[in-house]
Formats: sequence, C-alpha cells, structure tokens
Amino acid sequence: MKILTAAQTRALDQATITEQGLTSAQLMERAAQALLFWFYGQYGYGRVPADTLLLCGPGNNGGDGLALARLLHEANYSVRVALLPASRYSPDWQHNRQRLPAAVPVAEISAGALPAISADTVVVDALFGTGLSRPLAGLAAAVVAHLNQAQARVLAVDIPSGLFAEASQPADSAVVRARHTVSFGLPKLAFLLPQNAEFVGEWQVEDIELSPGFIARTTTPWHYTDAATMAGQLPPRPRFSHKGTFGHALLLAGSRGKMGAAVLAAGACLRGGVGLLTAHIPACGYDIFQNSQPEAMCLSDAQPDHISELPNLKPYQAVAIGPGLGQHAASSSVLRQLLEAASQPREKTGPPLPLVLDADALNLLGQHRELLSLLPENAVLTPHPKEFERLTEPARDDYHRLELLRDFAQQHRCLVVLKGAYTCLATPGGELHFNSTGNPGMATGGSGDVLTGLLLALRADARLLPFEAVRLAVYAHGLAGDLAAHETGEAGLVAGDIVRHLGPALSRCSQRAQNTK
Ligand SMILES: NC(=O)C1=CN([C@@H]2O[C@H](COP(=O)(O)OP(=O)(O)OC[C@H]3O[C@@H](n4cnc5c(N)ncnc54)[C@H](OP(=O)(O)O)[C@@H]3O)[C@@H](O)[C@H]2O)[C@H](O)CC1
Ligand SMILES: [K+]
Repeated sequence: MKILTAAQTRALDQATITEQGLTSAQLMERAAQALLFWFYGQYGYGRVPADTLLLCGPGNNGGDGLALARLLHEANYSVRVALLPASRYSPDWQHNRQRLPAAVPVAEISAGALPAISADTVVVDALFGTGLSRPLAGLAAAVVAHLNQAQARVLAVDIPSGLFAEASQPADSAVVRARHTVSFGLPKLAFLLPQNAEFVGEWQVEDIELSPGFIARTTTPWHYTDAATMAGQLPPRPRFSHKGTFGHALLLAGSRGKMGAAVLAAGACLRGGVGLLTAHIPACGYDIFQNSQPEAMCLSDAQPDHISELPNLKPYQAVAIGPGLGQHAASSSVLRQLLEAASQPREKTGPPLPLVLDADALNLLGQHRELLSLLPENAVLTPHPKEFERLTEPARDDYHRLELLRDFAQQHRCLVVLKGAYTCLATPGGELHFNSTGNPGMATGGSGDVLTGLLLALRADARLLPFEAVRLAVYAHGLAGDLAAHETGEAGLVAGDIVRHLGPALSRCSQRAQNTK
C-alpha cells in the first residue's frame, strides 16, 4: 500500500471524482458513511452515547463532520455541532451545512463560548484535515486546548487537527489528542512515527474507493506493508526440492552469558525454512547449542568466551553476524574479515555473499565506521534507533531520522531495517517500507535475534530477491509475534514464542495459502 502526501491526496480526490463521474459531495458522503460505520462498530445500534459533539472547521474536513452529524442524527444519535467561524467555507461544507436537519443543535464557537465537553462526551474532531496549511493559532488553538483538557473520547476525522500529514509541527503547537483516528483510502506518514502516537491514538484506514489507477501512477518513497502486500510472497517449496534448494546459512553468534541469542537466532533460521544451518560459536556454548538446536550443525571457536575466527565461507549462501556476539577486539577482527571477504564478488558475475548484521556487529560498525565502505551491496542491517544513531548521528525528530535512514541506505547500497512499532525498511533505491505487523509484547529480549535468524534463512533462499526476502522476514516476524500474543498475551510473550509461530506466519504469506483460500 502506498503512502501519499497531503498534496497527492488532494489530487487523488480530484482524479476519483473525474474518473468515477462523481460530485465531490458524493465522495464526501462516502467518507461520512465510513465514519458512521465506525460508530456502529463501537456502539452498535442500541448503545449510542448520550452526547456526541461534532467540532467542524471551515474546509472539507468540517464538511465530513457536518455530513456525519446528519447521518448520526438519522441513526437516532443525540448529536450537536459546534462550528469554527471562518471568512470562507468550502462548497461541500456549505452543501452539508444546508443538508443538516434543523433538529440538530448548531452553535458557533467563540473565545467566550467554547462548547461544553465532559469526560462522557464523544467528540468528533472535524476541525482540520489534510488542508492544514500552518500550525493552529488563535481560536482554533484555544478549542483544541479546551478539547484536550476535557479528556473526552475523541475520534479524529482523517487526521487529528493540527497534525501535519508528513512533517513535524512546532513543538508547542496545538494538536488534538485523539483516542481514535479514522482515515480515508491510504494511511498518512504521520501515523507511523512514535512522536505522533499521543495524537493519533488507534488508527484505521477506511476504503472509500479512491481511484486505484491514480494510486498506481503516483510515485512515492513511502509504502505500508500489509497483508494484501504480502499475500503469496513466499514461493511454494517445489516437490522435488532437497535441502540444497533452500541454501546453507552460517550464523556467527554468541559469547559467554549470551548463548541464548545464538540459540534463538538459530531456531528462527530453521523455522524460516533454511536448507542447512551451521552456527559458529565460542567453545563455551557448544553443549548449550547442540542440546537446544539438534537440527543445526555447530563449529566451535578456539576461544572459550567469544568468537575469534572466521570459518571458510565457501559452503554458505548467506551469513549473519551479531546476536550475542559481544564487542571483543577479536570478534571485531572477525567482522572486518567477513566484510572484506564478502565485498569480493563470489563468482565473476554473481552477486556478493548475502550478509545480515545485527546487534553487536552494528555497534562494532559504529565504532569502526571505516568498515562501512566494505559493506557488500544489499547487506542487511537491523538497528534499533539507538544502534542506528551510532552508525549515523542523533536525529532531531522522527522525520529527520527517516531522512538519515534513507540517505544511509542509498549511500551504502544496503537494506536497513530500523526496528520499532512500525519497523521501517530502507532500500538502496531510496524507498521506505513500513511494516504493519507486530505488537508491544515483542519489545522483549531476544526478539531481534529471532528477526536476524529469519532474515538469514530468507536471504539464503536464492529464489527471493534481496528486498523481497527482507520485507517478508520483517512482516512474518511481526505476524508470528501477533499470533503468539493471542496465546500468551503481550506481557507474557517471550522471544521463543515468536520462533514457534514463524511457521504459521510464513504459511500465511505463501502462494499455497493464497490459492487455497
Ligand atoms: N480522499 C480523501 O482523503 C477525502 C478527504 N475528504 C476530507 O477533506 C479533507 C481535506 O479538506 P480541505 O478542504 O482540503 O482541508 P481542511 O478541511 O483540512 O481545511 C482547509 C481549510 O482550513 C484552512 N486552514 C488551514 N490551516 C489552517 C490553520 N492553521 N488555521 C486556520 N485555518 C486553516 C484553510 O485555509 P487556508 O488559509 O490554508 O487556505 C482552508 O480554509 C480531508 O482531510 C478529509 O477529511 C473528503 O471529504 C473525502 C475524500
Ligand atoms: K480532523
């Protein structure tokens, strides 16, 4: 699914109207119907809230609010409308103002007459949408402050008022703190950034049949990976396949006290469908590893507590390094040797050896930035924001972090998985793909090691292109976490639960699953 700018969204509106032979008021009616269904979903037919207040601005966002007020009134909700005065109202606002039944109370907001809002009022925030052209000030800001103070349940129409769709607003500007946001057609970039979570609340996108042709023609760096994107992305295993078909992966992981990271990554790699897995681990971990991962082969390092040797890379189709590695100088030297070896083309024309770098491998890269120039094309890096900062610089805000991320992936021609609530995959071509799966239960030790193992398995599978493999791994990892949380709850979820659910998660992304549905 694409994510468009506010300006592109306006053009999308126009294209939809033209292509489908609609009036703009008819498109607005679709938006209002979608909002009505949200109310039905929340309150059913019999349990309507005692007091629903619609705050309506002067543009089409306010027009949506006015249309919704009519529909709610017709559905026997007790509604009242408060209008923000302006010198100009959009034509569709005027149309819906006229259609509002006289029985619905309407008041004009003024500084001395802010609408009454109690904690029991359900408030629809239809003040400003994607037409916001500057931070809120004056009366509009006063209304928002008044609303936020009331702690009422707020539904934002399209986007919380005062929030820009794809840029930061000044730190102290007024923005509605919504509990729910119902948006139309496509998600907005703003919804995916942690700095906006307090405003956006729970969000959902409702289909109002916006022009698919226009969306397909429109270019954007931002994408949202959802179930529809991922259906059929994992190719079926051919009947006459053998373990060599799916690649032999090498995992360099573990140090004294951190062998669990190696075990979890290995478990994920095996559940990710790899043909063969060899783990190279410090000698202290040999029994631990062999006992817990009998399906994997194990190479023991000469050093008891950390990795100091790079095995011969010839047998392997992909290598991951980092989980539980530690930051010993000898392990740093192994990382350097690995990068040097991987940056040489394997065969004369073939692609470089697929690499996955995680955890301490990233910290070591941050300490030795000269190594960045050795990264082979399409190397996969999986930093969380702090690790990413060590590779680049502190970000001013979440939008700036996205710029740094995009630049880094383009400059080093690598695939960067910036981990978070909406994990963002940056490609060498400058695209940013936000992931939709996952839950806060996955914010627990070992969860990243599981992702590394799964990435290793899918990068070893030569049937998948580098970007496809990484996007699939990120999505399936989050989905496995979601499936696991159904059983354990979020608090009770541990990384091993994610490993156990990788199989079902991957099969939801497989072609066979799609065909049999
Ligand atoms: N496909 C869709 O997404 C659909 C969206 N719909 C809804 O339409 C809005 C966008 O409507 P638009 O009229 O473009 O914009 P707004 O309603 O957000 O507001 C525009 C008016 O507000 C003024 N404005 C802007 N910023 C401020 C501010 N800081 N303070 C005061 N006034 C402001 C602006 O005036 P200008 O001076 O900037 O010209 C306009 O008067 C979208 O969000 C959806 O809710 C459709 O209904 C269906 C399809
Ligand atoms: K709004």
